[in-house]
Amino acid sequence: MPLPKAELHLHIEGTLEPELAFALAARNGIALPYADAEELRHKYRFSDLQSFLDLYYELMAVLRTEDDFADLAEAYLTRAAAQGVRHAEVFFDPQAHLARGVEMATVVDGLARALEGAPERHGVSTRLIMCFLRDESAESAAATLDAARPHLDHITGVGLDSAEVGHPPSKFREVYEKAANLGLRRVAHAGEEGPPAYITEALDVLGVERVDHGLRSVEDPDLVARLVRDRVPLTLCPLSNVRLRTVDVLADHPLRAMLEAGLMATVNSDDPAYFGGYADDNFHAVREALGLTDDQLRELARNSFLAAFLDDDEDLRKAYLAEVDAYRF
Ligand code: HPA
Ligand SMILES: [Zn+2]
Repeated sequence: MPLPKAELHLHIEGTLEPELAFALAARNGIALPYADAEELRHKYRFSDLQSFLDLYYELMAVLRTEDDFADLAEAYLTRAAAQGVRHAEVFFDPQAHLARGVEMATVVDGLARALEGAPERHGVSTRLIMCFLRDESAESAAATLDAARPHLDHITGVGLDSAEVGHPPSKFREVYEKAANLGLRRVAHAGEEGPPAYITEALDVLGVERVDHGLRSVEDPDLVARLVRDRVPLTLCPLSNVRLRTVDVLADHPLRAMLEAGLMATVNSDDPAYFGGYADDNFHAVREALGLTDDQLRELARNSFLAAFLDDDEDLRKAYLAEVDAYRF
């Protein structure tokens, strides 16, 4: 049995496995420019974040109907449950769908249908987090938040993703302020490819409660001291970092040093269909490559539940933490 964990950094569109992409393409009468799933899988060699995003956005074309989004989420939940995920906070990218003529209701209702059945069907509790594309305008983000307003009963928070460098968090000050006033929780990708200053901005300007990635925080000792002091959770994604070339090899990943420095690190899968592994695959990979101890793995799992947006169900958080404490490696 895998270690129980929460997954806090997971793009649902990044769980689109090649086989499902082909099945949905066929169902929707869409031609993909690849012979088959095998040929498509061979394209999963990336030089940086942008080279991945190009394929990620291209393949989304197969997602058109409410059923498509429900099937995508259901497939993820099946895999996540098998990997010990007991709670999943799922990102989605509405602007990438709205731009293709797919309505917000189609996306949210499809995802919500699968997520709402997840506790019974998979033993997984969930939250949904709507991300703004930082390489789109601040006005587009504001319009997206407006479009989401009828659906906020399904949405716990907002995030910020896509191409990072050149798109600092401060660009989204106003829309984050509006989101906070609507009672939404706030997270943002920062310090994946972008500089440590983007992490500071995400905290100071956007008021985020967690930093997605936060990898490059290690370059700034004062920032590390602040993140340690304030117990700011970082949602690290080790296999993603290797595939997108932000670290050369897993053995060079700073995760172990980050834990030893007292940072509140968590381990997540980001876009598992593209990066070679789901949540527990990431745990196994870092245990092997970095020689993490059982206590460090347990700490990562505890951190994931402590950092989860479970404030409205502290009994559930406690139950998950008790499962982690009782786990035998
Ligand atoms: O890894 C990522 N980084 C930034 N944006 C993203 N959107 C999907 N995956 C990612
Ligand atoms: Zn991400």
